[in-house]
Amino acid sequence: MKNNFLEHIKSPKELRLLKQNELPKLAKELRNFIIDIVATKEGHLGASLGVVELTIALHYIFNTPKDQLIWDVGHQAYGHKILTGRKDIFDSNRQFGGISGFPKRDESIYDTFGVGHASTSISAALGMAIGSQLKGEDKHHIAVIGDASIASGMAFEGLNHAGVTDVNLLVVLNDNTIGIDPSVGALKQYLTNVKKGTQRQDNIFEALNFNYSGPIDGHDIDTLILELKRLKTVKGPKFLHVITTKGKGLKQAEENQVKYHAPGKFDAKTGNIIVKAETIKAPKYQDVFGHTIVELAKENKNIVGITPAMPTGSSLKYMMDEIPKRAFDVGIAEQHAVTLAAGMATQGLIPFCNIYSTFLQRAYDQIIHDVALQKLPVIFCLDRAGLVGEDGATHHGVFDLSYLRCIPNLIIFAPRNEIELRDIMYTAQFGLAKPIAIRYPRGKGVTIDWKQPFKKIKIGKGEQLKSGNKLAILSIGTIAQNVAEAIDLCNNKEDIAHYDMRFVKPLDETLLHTILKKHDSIVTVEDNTIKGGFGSAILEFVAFHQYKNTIKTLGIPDTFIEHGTVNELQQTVGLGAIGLKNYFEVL
Ligand SMILES: Cc1ncc(C[n+]2csc(CCOP(=O)(O)OP(=O)(O)O)c2C)c(N)n1
Ligand SMILES: CC(=O)[C@@H](O)[C@H](O)COP(=O)(O)O
Ligand SMILES: [Mg+2]
Repeated sequence: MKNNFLEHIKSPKELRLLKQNELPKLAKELRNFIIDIVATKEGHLGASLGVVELTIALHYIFNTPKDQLIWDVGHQAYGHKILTGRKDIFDSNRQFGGISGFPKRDESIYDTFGVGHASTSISAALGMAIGSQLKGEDKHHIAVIGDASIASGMAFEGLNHAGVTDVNLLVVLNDNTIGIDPSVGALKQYLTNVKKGTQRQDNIFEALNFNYSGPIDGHDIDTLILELKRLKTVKGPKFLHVITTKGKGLKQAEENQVKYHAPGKFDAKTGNIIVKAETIKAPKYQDVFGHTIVELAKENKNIVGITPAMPTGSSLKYMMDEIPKRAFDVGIAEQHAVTLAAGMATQGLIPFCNIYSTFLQRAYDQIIHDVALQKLPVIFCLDRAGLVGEDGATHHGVFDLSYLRCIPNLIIFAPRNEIELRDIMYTAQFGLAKPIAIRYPRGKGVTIDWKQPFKKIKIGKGEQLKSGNKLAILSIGTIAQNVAEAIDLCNNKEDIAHYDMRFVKPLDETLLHTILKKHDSIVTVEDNTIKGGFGSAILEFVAFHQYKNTIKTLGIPDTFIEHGTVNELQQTVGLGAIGLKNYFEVL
């Protein structure tokens, strides 16, 4: 199909020149454009397909960028990017050096707020609206938030505040009844009742002083335009409830919404997912976690599993399917997930609280105040630690070692491979009398034969992986693989020793004394920021004991790392095997 309308749209100005009856055709073109690019370049699909009409209607009615549009999470903003001047570069979406998969202030004046983590839109839009009011500016501020994201504490906090203001704020709830996985909780049931109109109940949003309208069909452009025009004239906080279908317009994406949230490559014509020929036979760390927790929980009745809205991503889904009573998806509620785990631990349960490293940042006080201070033996499984790839700066899990290391009572472990992940899970469920954080990366490891009989891991014990008399490389976690490859490439490989320290806390002090006495030069390697993480822990130890060795710390530099494949990003920061080899050889 020729993109008769889309090809002329360089910004919303051209969009606003179209007649209203031309917009459904534009929607078709936009939807096909998104499908064509995501089919080959990958990325988030279902969410953007679901808001095509809403995106067009918002830019058509509101005077963006003067009026400010804030997308929650931002994974649904592909249509917005395409209509706001990025059509010609949209094929670089999420690629190394290309545009970001999320709205980003540096990228466009239409991206009013940088996003990636959920549930920030209402607070940000409210902040902007208050700013406009204080400056005497007359503009509109529109937050678009999904049904899963609005159930998060932060969104409630924003609504609660907005409801006692008289600012020009419109919250659009894009309700498609699903997050990545099906939405959960009482609010979801409430929204379902509102839609069905079967049950009389007070309107929550009206009770919070919002002028509520809807639910309306979010795929009917005329209805959307009529209602948005009306809302433009209403003062104060307003709430529009819009019903959409995630994946709209691509049959498979509508029918299998979980899979097509971010399906990878697919055939744009048929919608069928293109199954990659497996080059690596090893399992994903996520599946090792998922299968192992089921195996352990079958034997140990006190084990419970918790995920804040990532059952498929984390593979806790396996436990939710097999042992549903003891596996909990609590929605996008990281803070609640952590304190829920703490409460469970007080009752003798053994909570495995699985949270992506980047999303655990949300629950920092809960880790300190509710868990560590009370020495509650919560087992944190920090998924997506290290560089995550195409999601980029908002999602890399490169701060956890630094933000966790300063917390007393917390054990911090990073498995080198799948077997170690299994074994530490096995070890932790016996009860460590303290919380433990276990960090592991996104995707596949290296061990094909990972399902070995369980072995207990000694807390605080590192391991020598290779001997050598001159240089000692100390690594933590799965980056050991790159280190091993790098050493193997070195001309002077016989001189280089390699230690996997395994625990960032407690450090293996005995082993460290041995290493420091034996080797003049030490290099630490981690896929965490070099500020405050593993390398810093070693430097503190060396300074405290007044060793005079030369210590170099390698890790993620003190800057936000953008998007690209993990390999590309590792190479850029010098953590690829070749970069490490070049570094080791000259020492
Ligand atoms: C704090 C945080 N937790 C979890 C996620 C992962 N995540 C991204 S999108 C999403 C689901 C969002 O669902 P919804 O708000 O309904 O939007 P939809 O995808 O349906 O458009 C989740 C859980 C995140 N981005 N941020
Ligand atoms: C937008 C968002 O936060 C999620 O969709 C995230 O992209 C999931 O990441 P994984 O693909 O690593 O599960
Ligand atoms: Mg949703």
